[in-house]
Amino acid sequence: APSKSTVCPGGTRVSNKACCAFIPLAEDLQKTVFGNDCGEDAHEMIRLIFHDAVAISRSKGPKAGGGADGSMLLFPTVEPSFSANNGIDDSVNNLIPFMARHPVSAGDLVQFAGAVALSNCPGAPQLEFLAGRPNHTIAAIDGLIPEPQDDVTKILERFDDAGGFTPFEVVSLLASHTVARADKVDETIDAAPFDSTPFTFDTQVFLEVLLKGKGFPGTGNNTGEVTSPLPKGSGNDTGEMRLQSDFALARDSRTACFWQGFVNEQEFMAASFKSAVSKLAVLGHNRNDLIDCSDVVPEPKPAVKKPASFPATTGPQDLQLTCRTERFPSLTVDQGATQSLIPHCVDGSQDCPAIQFDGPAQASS
Ligand code: HEM
Ligand SMILES: [Ca+2]
Ligand SMILES: [Mn+2]
Repeated sequence: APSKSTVCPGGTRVSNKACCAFIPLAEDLQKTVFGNDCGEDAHEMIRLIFHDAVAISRSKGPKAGGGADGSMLLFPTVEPSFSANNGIDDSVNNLIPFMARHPVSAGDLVQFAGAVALSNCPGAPQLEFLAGRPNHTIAAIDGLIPEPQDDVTKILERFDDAGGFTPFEVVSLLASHTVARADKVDETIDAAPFDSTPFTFDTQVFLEVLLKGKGFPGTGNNTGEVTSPLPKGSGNDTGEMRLQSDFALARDSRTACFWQGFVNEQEFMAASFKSAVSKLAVLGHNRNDLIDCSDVVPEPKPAVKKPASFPATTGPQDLQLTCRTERFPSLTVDQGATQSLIPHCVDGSQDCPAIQFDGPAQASS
């Protein structure tokens, strides 16, 4: 690791003085947007690092988009309006005021905000953070963001075209869906979680996507959605939602063994996610042109250390395994005759209005 020879204004030692600006930025993000929680606004920021970065194409060339360049923030009325980016305006609107308050580029702001957001999720890795993405860029074209109705071939080809991601790296990146909820796939429900622990960066999503589907949390017939094993909800506690793309990646011969291989492998999953994000976060840049500021990424909350387990009402009989070369781990089953509700709020309650704006993305004035 680089030596910490520079002292920032607040007294923190860092390896390069260009990293100092990110210390007050992290504090401001926590105070103004995340509240130190792995809640809704943190989740949406983690989604934004992907949607900003993946909008680049090796086959189409530089006119398609610049990758991890902050174009979402610099052209807030362009990319956020693409249908595959539906809902991204929440995170974009949350970040735009920070461009005027902190001397960092839009591309750095997006990736750093995602790293800070992730650090609030127990069990998450401390992401690498490289600084120095320039603000000189263009808006990306439509059609570069994977969608849940895309088949596995299309998804793998898109990731390969964006940055040469391997099928293993694609599955690694989907660890993000352990801290994720959908607002737009089913317009009748908000914040429908992809696993039973949406505030914890654990391996439950890899287990739960492998279970037999039983029903839909809200309405059926939505594009990109298939039945989930835990559809029961009540009030704001919507049942679990499953994306068709996660279902397919968990069962396809090219990805199923990687998917299954993360079940109950917390440290392996976190490390694999970290290395895949290191690649994602620099799309469109040469790593050697950037400054390593990983020392300003907050240390994540420690893992809960609860082994993966079958949620009540499910069990090994529900597994739909297609990987033939690996043994599935032996896991316990949570007790209970009925499905437990998945809490809507980080504190377990049902009522937690998020600190976020509504409506379309806004240009900064
Ligand atoms: C095959 C690739 C992927 C597809 C098809 C996909 C699709 C989706 C969809 C449809 C949603 C729900 C959006 C909504 O309705 O509000 C979602 C949420 C999310 N995605 Fe993905 N995703 C993919 C990969 C990724 C990657 C690589 C990351 C990050 C590294 C990511 C992070 C998230 C997060 C954190 C959320 C939750 C946002 C929230 O809770 O508001 N996704 N994804
Ligand atoms: Ca989880
Ligand atoms: Mn959301």
